Amino acid sequence: MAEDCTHECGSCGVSGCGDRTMQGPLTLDANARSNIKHVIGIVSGKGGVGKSLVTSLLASEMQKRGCSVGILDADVTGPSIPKTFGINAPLTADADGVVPASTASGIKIMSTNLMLPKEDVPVAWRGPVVSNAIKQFYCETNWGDIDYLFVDMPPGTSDVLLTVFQSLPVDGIVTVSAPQELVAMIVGKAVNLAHSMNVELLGLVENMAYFVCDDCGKKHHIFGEPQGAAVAERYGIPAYATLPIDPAFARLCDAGRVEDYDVDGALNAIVAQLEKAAAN
Ligand SMILES: Nc1ncnc2c1ncn2[C@@H]1O[C@H](COP(=O)(O)OP(=O)(O)OP(=O)(O)O)[C@@H](O)[C@H]1O
Repeated sequence: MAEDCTHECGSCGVSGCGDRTMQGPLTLDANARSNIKHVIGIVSGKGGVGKSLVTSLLASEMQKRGCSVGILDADVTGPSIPKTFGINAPLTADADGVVPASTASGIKIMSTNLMLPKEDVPVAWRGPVVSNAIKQFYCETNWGDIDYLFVDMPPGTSDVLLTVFQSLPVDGIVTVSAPQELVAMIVGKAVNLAHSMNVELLGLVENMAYFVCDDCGKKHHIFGEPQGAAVAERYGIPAYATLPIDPAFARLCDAGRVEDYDVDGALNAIVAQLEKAAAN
């Protein structure tokens, strides 16, 4: 321990200190067979705003553009990714590691739900167990060659989110919001957390921004005027996209066919940032 120790272990450079209480950032290595080029976190400050939907849509969009894509479902206690892609076969493993599930279009998926005897078995695990599960999903899965690994984060700014930022080599994050001021304020918390962890902000998706009436074709702002553009500007987020309230989302997610949804260019601004991050 240094003589002038302030007990700020997170920022202290003294190595081998026996009194260290907090581990500094220590990025984990992926499975020896994995070649993961970019890790992208999808975060929301609040639950139920459509984070998993946006993860699924972005993954599908990049896959359709010819990239090889994986999804690590880090929402360990509330996993929904396998269901939206219609996957329920249990995981297998071989000498090279855990074999991720594969969707109809070839997106590789790793999720707690693929390890449960039945999908309605609750996952009531404490934080450290959840954190370790996420680390194992990353390290022990044989992901193969992956251009983009999307990490569907748990909602909020919990210790699990910190674990992901500290242990996985996250290149950037996309935040998801719904159009209420409260949610926008909570986006700020997620964004500031990312800043403090030196993770790049790639974009903001404002989900459920409007509803297009089948009869009159007019856009209605059911949850109030969209605020994402202003929020993106306030927090220096370089890309902003909106998604409508569309019953087709729920229908396709329930049928396990989220890949069939055509976002019709709605996520282009975010995709451009992903491609830019890959080019750097
Ligand atoms: N734009 C939308 N239009 C219609 N339904 C939507 C839309 N976005 C999300 N949903 C539906 O709302 C539900 C919650 O979405 P989702 O699971 O993506 O949210 P989440 O933010 O990941 O939730 P959690 O915080 O619990 O992980 C799902 O049934 C989804 O199909």
